[in-house]
Amino acid sequence: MASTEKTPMNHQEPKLPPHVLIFPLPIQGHINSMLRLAELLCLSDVDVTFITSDFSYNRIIKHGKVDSRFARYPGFRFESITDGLPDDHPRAGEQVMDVFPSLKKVTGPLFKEMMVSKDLLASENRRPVTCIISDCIISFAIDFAIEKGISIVYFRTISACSFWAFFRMQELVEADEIPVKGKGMDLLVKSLPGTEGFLRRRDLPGFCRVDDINEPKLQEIKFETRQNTRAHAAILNTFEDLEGPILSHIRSQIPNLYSIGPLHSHLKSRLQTKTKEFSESSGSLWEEDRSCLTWLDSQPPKSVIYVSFGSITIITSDQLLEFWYGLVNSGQRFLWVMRPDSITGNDSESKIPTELEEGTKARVYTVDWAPQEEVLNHPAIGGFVTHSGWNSTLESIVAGVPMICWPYFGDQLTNSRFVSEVWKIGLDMKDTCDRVVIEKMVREVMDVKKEEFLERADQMAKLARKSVREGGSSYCNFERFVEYIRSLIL
Ligand SMILES: O=c1ccn([C@@H]2O[C@H](COP(=O)(O)OP(=O)(O)O[C@H]3O[C@H](CO)[C@@H](O)[C@H](O)[C@H]3O)[C@@H](O)[C@H]2O)c(=O)[nH]1
Ligand SMILES: C[C@H]1CC[C@@H]2C(C(=O)O)=CO[C@@H](O)[C@@H]21
Repeated sequence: MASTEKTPMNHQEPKLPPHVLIFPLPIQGHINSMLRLAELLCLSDVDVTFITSDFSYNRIIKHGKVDSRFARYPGFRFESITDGLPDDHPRAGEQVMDVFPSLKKVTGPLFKEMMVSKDLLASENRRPVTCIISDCIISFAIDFAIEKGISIVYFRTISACSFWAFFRMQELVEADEIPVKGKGMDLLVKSLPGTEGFLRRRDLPGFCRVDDINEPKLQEIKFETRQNTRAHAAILNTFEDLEGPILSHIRSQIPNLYSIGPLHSHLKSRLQTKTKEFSESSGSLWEEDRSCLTWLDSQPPKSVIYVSFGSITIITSDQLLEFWYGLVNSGQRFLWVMRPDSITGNDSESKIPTELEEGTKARVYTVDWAPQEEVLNHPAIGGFVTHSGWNSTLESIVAGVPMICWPYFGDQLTNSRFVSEVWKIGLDMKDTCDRVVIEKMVREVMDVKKEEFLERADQMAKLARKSVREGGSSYCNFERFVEYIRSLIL
């Protein structure tokens, strides 16, 4: 168990700021949005302790430059704790789900022990923790907070639409719409208010695709989502103009809900206002290869498709080739993030044939990991082939970049349907991986319907940026949230 906190414990001072403990699921997509929330709170003069796994901590310090990013906030501290998995565990693909039992079994008890032995993380200039903001499946933090009389806020880092589907799983089971089975995949879902007429069973979160409702992962995620009702408040990384109708449905069950996103844009906006600067720092678990920005500099405006499937997706060598052929045959330029651990299959099969690679060198660039926000905002980018992870979706929305969605698991299956059918800022190719379909969709987004996609994406981007500016919905909701945090120490 490592800690950046070295000061001895002491008694609380009445004038000390509130102290919030933030506990994300220790994987990239969750760490990114929670770090952004942490920085927003620091900007509002709230003390923050950010707890993550030893594994993630070591990597974000090494690659994500987070120590320099947070050095300017004296009220910020990191704590790290084991996630219970060996260092060489992949924490990707199907195996990412191993984090669930391991956190519960190993991390939960250690967390409680640490909190008690460190006097709720109090120190000379720091109160004991006054509020815990915890992620999905960290319900041991909810138990602990309730036991100690500490305020507990639940921050689920996914979209409101997918959260709502998770939240209503019991009703979906009772209506016989889960488990989702082969033949009924295209039937419209009837028991998820707000999604009538466009959401099919295949668009429900991936965990619903089981044969048996007693499948442990489905039961686990259903149980953990309902823990939300035990929290004093909830946060979602979304904005009213994007998901207002669904947010209203959620508020009927969870009234104290703050929509404060898109967090990356919110943070940027407040940093620019408050400090007149915005230093880029990612919190990445991988080394960013910035050479792709130089390559983009030499490409024409809106001519490049950015391809990235986030931090967990694993693709087979066959799927890789389908994508490669589809992209090459579309005639477009593309920049592809191929995470080193993201391709399965025998090494020789997963290689792009040399002649295919040679023939396309001028219009293709690949990297292991990219500075994604900067890439999406580069003028050369015209489209994004994405797995529909929620951070990627929001980053694309703010950058005004239309998407081609190839969801891999979980919430992504719902996000991609909203992208294509509700917001109409992209296409959804879920459940297919065929070079002909890929080529067709790329042509549609980059050529045939380019103007209409760009126009809608641009309108949504404007609404997103408006929401985080002074007076915007997310801006005001965050102000209210900080007032709530302050009210806990009055
Ligand atoms: O080369 C890359 C690729 C990604 N990213 C960043 O990594 C994050 C990826 O997050 P996300 O798009 O949400 O995908 P995942 O990493 O897959 O995130 C997990 O967490 C999300 C938030 O809960 C969920 O929506 C996803 O389904 C889940 O897989 C984003 O901030 C990207 O900007 C980079 O910086 N460089
Ligand atoms: C490991 C995955 C299980 C659930 C998490 C999640 C969520 O619903 O909050 C989304 O995708 C993954 O990051 C997590």
